[in-house]
Amino acid sequence: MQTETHTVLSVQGLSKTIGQREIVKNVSFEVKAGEIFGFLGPNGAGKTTTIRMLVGLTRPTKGIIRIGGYDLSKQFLQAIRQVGCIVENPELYPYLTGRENLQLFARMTEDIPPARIEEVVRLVELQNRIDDPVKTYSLGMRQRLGIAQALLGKPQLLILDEPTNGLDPAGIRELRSFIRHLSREEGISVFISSHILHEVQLMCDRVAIISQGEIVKTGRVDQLVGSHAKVEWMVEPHHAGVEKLRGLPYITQLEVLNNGRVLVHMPMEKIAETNQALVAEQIQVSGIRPYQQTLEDIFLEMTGGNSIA
Ligand SMILES: Nc1ncnc2c1ncn2[C@@H]1O[C@H](COP(=O)(O)OP(=O)(O)OP(=O)(O)O)[C@@H](O)[C@H]1O
Repeated sequence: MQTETHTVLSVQGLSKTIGQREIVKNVSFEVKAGEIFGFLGPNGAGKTTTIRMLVGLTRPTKGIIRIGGYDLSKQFLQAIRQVGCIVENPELYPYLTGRENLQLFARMTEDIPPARIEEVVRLVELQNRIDDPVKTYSLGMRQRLGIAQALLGKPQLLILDEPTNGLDPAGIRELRSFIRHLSREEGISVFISSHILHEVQLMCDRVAIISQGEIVKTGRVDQLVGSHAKVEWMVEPHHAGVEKLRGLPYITQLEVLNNGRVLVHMPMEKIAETNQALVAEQIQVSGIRPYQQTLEDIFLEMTGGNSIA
């Protein structure tokens, strides 16, 4: 009996060296059942190389990959049956209809009953257009048909490499809500690579941040963002007393911005105490508001200021 939090994908000490260069370095993470997991990093960080190893397209130099409990290097077929994936763009026949594409794919794969085709069409919400030729589909609809194809074999894990690439903002929004719906309806885990922090932040439950082949951070999105709470204070400009806040032990960072705005890195429960310190310095406070850090801010801190894109 599988519990809700069993591990669907486990990666331990994964490395890949090509020529003299170690492209993926000792990468470890786990994806739990039903979780949407973001794999985030700038271009060239090693995301695609990692995914190619996860789906058996290239062999790791070192490390263990377990999918649904099966060791990919020893029980390849059992392990790979647990995965549906789109690594590059979905391979679709443009002159066939969506349904014909799915039927063709189902025939090439064993054990897929026709009823499953209807099920995946409903899951990806393509019922109204499934009998139209794929060449009339938008990029977002092609993505969804590709996902339907990947879902035919009822995988436990869906792997999507940069699924928002090429989509317009409306298409990205649609994909985001669709992935959430899918994960809930099918109870499937989704592994999504992306270089777009905003997307990952909105779509994923947990993320691993990869930079130059190494994982620099893993955690729940809400905790990553929440643990780096910043508070923005509106105070009278150019007051030297503000600098005294640096002496408070719980303040880890203080940035004096223009127009009397001060960004303070601190625990939220210390707001009243900080306010008293400002009042003691006879500084007028005209406003306080939490400053919601984005994953982008965290990424910049992690990678020492190298931008993600
Ligand atoms: N077959 C290869 N031979 C040599 N170098 C490679 C090979 N495959 C990837 N690389 C290099 O490894 C690094 C990581 O590439 P990878 O494609 O995994 O990154 P990525 O994070 O997916 O980035 P992108 O989004 O740009 O694809 C890059 O510097 C790339 O040039």
